Amino acid sequence: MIQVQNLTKEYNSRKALDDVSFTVTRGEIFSLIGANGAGKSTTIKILTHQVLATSGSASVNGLDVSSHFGQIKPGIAYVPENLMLYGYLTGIQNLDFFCGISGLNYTRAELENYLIQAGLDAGHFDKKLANYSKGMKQKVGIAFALAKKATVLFLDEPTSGLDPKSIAEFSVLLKNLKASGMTILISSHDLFRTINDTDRIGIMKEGRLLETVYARETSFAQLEEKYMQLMQ
Ligand SMILES: Nc1ncnc2c1ncn2[C@@H]1O[C@H](COP(=O)(O)OP(=O)(O)OP(=O)(O)O)[C@@H](O)[C@H]1O
Repeated sequence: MIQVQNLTKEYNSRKALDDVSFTVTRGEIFSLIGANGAGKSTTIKILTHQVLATSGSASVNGLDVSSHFGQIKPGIAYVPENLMLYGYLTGIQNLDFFCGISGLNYTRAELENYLIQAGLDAGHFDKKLANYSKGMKQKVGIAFALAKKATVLFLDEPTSGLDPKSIAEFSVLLKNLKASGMTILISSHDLFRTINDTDRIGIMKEGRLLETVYARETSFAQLEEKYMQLMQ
């Protein structure tokens, strides 16, 4: 589903990514963790064709990102940390707008259904985005991923700045997305949520992927200890 092979990204001859390789299998949730500047967002930006790699390859759904992004794009969704939505439009209008520019026309009932699946309370559908919390905006982004019928979802720091209730709701949402068969790549600083919500975890430092662990084989304490050791 997602394959990254010897990926390197240089900015002014400084390596933001250094020979990173990993695979995320179909239906798997894979999280990248690591200190600020480790290269997590750069990896996601290369996979979503916002940034070009210096060398190496990245593919999604079996297609090379640099040469076939047009074919990849309809099947993927990217939800950044701060989702750019229109504050003067309501939640449902934003979803309708973004579906429209992707060539998707849904009835109000269908749009509502996607928002409900993403966990947004019906009472907020017709409120302006300017009044939404970060977690509510994220739900609109995920509703768009569902409306696109995306098979691969990229989430950049989805739990940062969310309150505990929103984080708990996000965990339930992730489980539902996984149950629907979605493949998900997450960038995160939240070790606790990462160990509980994801299948596999890649620990990055200074552009390199140092280690990959299966969440089911690791406790939170073991992950934290390993993380601390690797970050020294
Ligand atoms: N447009 C850019 N120009 C120059 N350097 C950049 C650019 N974007 C990222 N970098 C550098 O690349 C490195 C990796 O950054 P990246 O944002 O991928 O890290 P990250 O692990 O996502 O960090 P954070 O947890 O802070 O989001 C950092 O040293 C960063 O300063």
